[in-house]
Amino acid sequence: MADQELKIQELSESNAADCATESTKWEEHLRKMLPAGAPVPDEDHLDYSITVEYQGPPPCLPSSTGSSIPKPPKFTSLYKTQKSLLITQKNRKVVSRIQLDHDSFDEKYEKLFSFSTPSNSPVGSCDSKVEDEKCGEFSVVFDNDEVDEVRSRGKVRECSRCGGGGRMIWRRERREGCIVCGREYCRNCLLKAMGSMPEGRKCVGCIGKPIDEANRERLGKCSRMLASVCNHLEVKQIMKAEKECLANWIRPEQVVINGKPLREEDLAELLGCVNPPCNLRPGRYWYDKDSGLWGKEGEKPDRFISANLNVGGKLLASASNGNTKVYINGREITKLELRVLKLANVECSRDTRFWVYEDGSYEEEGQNNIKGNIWGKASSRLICSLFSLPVPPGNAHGPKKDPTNFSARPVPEHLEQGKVQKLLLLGLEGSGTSTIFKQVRFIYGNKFTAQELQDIKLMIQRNIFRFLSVVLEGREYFEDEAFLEGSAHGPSTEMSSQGLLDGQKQSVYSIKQRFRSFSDWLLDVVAIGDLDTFFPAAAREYAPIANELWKDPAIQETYKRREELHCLPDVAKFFLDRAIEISSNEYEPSEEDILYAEGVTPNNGLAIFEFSPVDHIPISETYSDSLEVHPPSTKYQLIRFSSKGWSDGYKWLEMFEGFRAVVFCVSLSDYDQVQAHDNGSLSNKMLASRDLFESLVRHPSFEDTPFVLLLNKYDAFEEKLNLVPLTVCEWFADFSPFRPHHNIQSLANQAYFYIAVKYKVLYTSITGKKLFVSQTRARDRTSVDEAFKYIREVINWDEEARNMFLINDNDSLYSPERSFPPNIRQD
Ligand SMILES: Nc1nc2c(ncn2[C@@H]2O[C@H](COP(=O)(O)OP(=O)(O)OP(=O)(O)O)[C@@H](O)[C@H]2O)c(=O)[nH]1
Ligand SMILES: [Ca+2]
Repeated sequence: MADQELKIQELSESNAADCATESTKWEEHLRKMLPAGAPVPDEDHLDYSITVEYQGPPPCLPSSTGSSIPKPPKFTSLYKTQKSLLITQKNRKVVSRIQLDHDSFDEKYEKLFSFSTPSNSPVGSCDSKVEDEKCGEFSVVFDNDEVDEVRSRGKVRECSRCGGGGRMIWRRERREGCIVCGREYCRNCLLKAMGSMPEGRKCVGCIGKPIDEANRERLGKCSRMLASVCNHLEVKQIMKAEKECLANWIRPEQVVINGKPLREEDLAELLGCVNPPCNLRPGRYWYDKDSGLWGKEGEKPDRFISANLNVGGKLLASASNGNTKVYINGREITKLELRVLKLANVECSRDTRFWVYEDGSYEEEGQNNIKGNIWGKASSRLICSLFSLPVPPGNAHGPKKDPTNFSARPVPEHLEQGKVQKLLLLGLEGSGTSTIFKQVRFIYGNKFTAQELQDIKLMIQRNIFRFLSVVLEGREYFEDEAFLEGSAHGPSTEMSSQGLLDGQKQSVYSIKQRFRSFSDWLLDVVAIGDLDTFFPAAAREYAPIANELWKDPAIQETYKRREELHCLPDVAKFFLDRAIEISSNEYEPSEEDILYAEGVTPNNGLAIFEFSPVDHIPISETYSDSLEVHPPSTKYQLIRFSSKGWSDGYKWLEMFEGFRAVVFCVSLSDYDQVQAHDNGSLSNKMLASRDLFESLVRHPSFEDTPFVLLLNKYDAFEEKLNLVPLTVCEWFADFSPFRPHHNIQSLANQAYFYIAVKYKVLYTSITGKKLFVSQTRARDRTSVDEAFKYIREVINWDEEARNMFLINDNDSLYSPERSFPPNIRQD
């Protein structure tokens, strides 16, 4: 893995103007360098690395600190980790680090170096010094208003007790900080400075004092440093104390509800209720007592909490900053809520004022007539959860807890665990997302409802006609071909001498007149894109003729040449062979039929399935002994969009929030497939998949969402590689397998890894992060089961990494000691 190298001439240090132009040059160089050579992920400990060979300090650095800085040694490398930019020497010793606030790192980094070419990128300047060889850190300052913020972070972190500073930043000891005053201690001093930590990580002198709010996220989250000085039980106890002790609790006046700060007893009522706002942070909130809806001031509803709590002021119409002229309990609702109400078929014209009760029943104000229950329908619950709107918890009338019972205060864990992890399943048409979706339903023990079975049955019956139409079209073509041949070679054996009808010739591909008109009609219907309007509605009516037609020798003759019928999916055989059985009224699709049926229900584009892995009884013996370690109630929601929805761009993506992972599905066997576009042009499907993948990765909605790539149809891929070299796809032109003819399995394996790496490099070049890859054979249950275990592992890991990230050194994320899920999963 060769790093990208770039020579940049020595840069002048003279004045600010010079500096600015030089830095633009430097930016340009970087920019040029990036797209061409995707930065290579450094597996050891870094997410991302760029090597820039140049002499002198980074161009933006010297000017603001004046010319007094000694000229630093030759810098050779820049490493981007999640939150700092490391400048290293040839020997990889870290010489300098640009320390940044991790939350905004990417944005700032991009601003600084213009990776994504923002129009007016502010150029960084430097506010601290670059010392000698073992130099410390310096901050990069962007705009004046950010100066203070950045300055306050990114200081050299020395131990507040022994004063030991990190000289070799790369190797430097981690520090643990006090959650009150922020003083940091090294490993040797930590216990001396903090004692037994009865209130968590506080210096002895800070015990009893309220925490610095900036540290609230850290509460109860252990760092590696702490874990290395205390044993497991101690850590547990300290973390529990830190989370639960009174001194660390939020103070009542820090919480403002409907404009009114809370009093001690209000806070007790709020936190002691059956369904409190979990993870309550200081801030301003609105609360609708009647329905229990709760949100941040000026924002859409965030959750339901217990209703009828006597806390805070009066709910204002403007509480959530809505502008829809539709009101719920006096609050003007937001656009998103209005959309959900409409989707749930609640009539709401302008100036409608609803009264919504705790149980979800609603009426129009002043009418005294309950119109229904907003949350009653499963569909509206689903819609809400898709739009990240809250739905009321199942039992709103549980026993009321004693409000003074403070032990109930720490965030109810069941709520935390009950959080739904949303997985978005996407892929190019034909990649297998439907099959995977259905397989997941089977794996996680989901029964299809009678309605769904009915829908699937109809879908299969409709598909019969679609497949039939493909065969009929082929038949016409073969028939014409036979006639042409016939006229060229004179009467042939294929021509039947007695079958002449109205002077027409016949071939083995010719069908009866009666079938002919049906065939013409069906092909017309398909041609104008009306199949869905006629079928399945007309399926029963046309089933008899379809049956007969299928048995017809001409059709059977055509079907023998199915390899030439490109639009005929391989499942067509599976269904067409049983056309008679399937077209019957009594037909009930088997599990296999459901799996093989193209499409899912509902077929309007969006399908959602919720599952909790613990319900899942392992299907193969191999896993029965390794019991799942996930918290029992982790819920997942698999959301699949039909590729047909792509045509209107990705507008709809913006409506969704909070996906935990994007699962992108690619059909490995697409490498030699072409697809036709509306304008008649053809393109390779693998390339089309890649382009779709790329546009999703670049989509702002998924900026922080990990991607898992499922390389599907491994079975078909293995077979195909025997016949068609991978290199027919231009993206894979440089694939050169090692001893390719020795063993077909190893060839497929090599090709799989090769493709996985192609995608990984692409992904990393865009995001600087790692792509997780797994292979599947969607028709095979075990393979999908494995893949979803892997996906859950990736999510758990990502979650863990985020937690670590919040509290600790950036290094910890990339430390080689961490156990990553393997990057490319294999069976
Ligand atoms: N051989 C093989 N075929 C597969 C595999 N996965 C899916 N298929 C088939 O590929 C075809 C397309 O799969 P679908 O599940 O319909 O995928 P999709 O096109 O993404 O989903 P829709 O947009 O709903 O059609 C179907 O005929 C599947 O049975 C696989 O792993 N191996
Ligand atoms: Ca399909």
